[in-house]
Amino acid sequence: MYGLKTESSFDASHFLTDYHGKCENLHGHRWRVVAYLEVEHLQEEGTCKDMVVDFGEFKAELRALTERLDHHFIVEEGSLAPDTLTCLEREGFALFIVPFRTTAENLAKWFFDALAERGLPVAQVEVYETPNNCAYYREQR
Ligand SMILES: Nc1nc2c(c(=O)[nH]1)N=C([C@H](O)[C@H](O)COP(=O)(O)OP(=O)(O)OP(=O)(O)O)CN2
Ligand SMILES: [Zn+2]
Repeated sequence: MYGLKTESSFDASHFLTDYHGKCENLHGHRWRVVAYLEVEHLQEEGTCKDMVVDFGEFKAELRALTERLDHHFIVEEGSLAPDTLTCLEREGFALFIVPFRTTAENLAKWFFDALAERGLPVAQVEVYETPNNCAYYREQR
């Protein structure tokens, strides 16, 4: 098995719905996303011969995803009244609406699926909310 690893970070705000504690309030993180690719065999020809994929492509794809979230308010769909969303947008706040509770676990899966959709052989994605706390998502092969 061969593998690559890269990482990218973004600053964003969120809150957890139905959470009974401080995380039910709006707060921010510098989220750190670490992604792993794995293949059985390296590419056999072309400019990517003997590579999993080009590091440049891998880091650019992950960076493009973290850029989509950077300095956004990540909002679980349905967790705020439509009027609230309208007001926030009118004030110029950048919202990123997702169809899931904004846990690190769900964000790890969101990054995993997005990298897989781009054709990368993603094996695992880790999302750190704090330097010590990380959730990860991987799929059985
Ligand atoms: N399994 C998960 N648990 C929690 C998640 C999560 O995504 N997955 N998220 C949160 C909150 O988002 C919260 O921001 C993190 O809370 P906490 O661990 O308390 O982080 P702090 O940096 O505030 O830690 P302190 O030690 O209190 O400074 C909660 N749980
Ligand atoms: Zn949080």
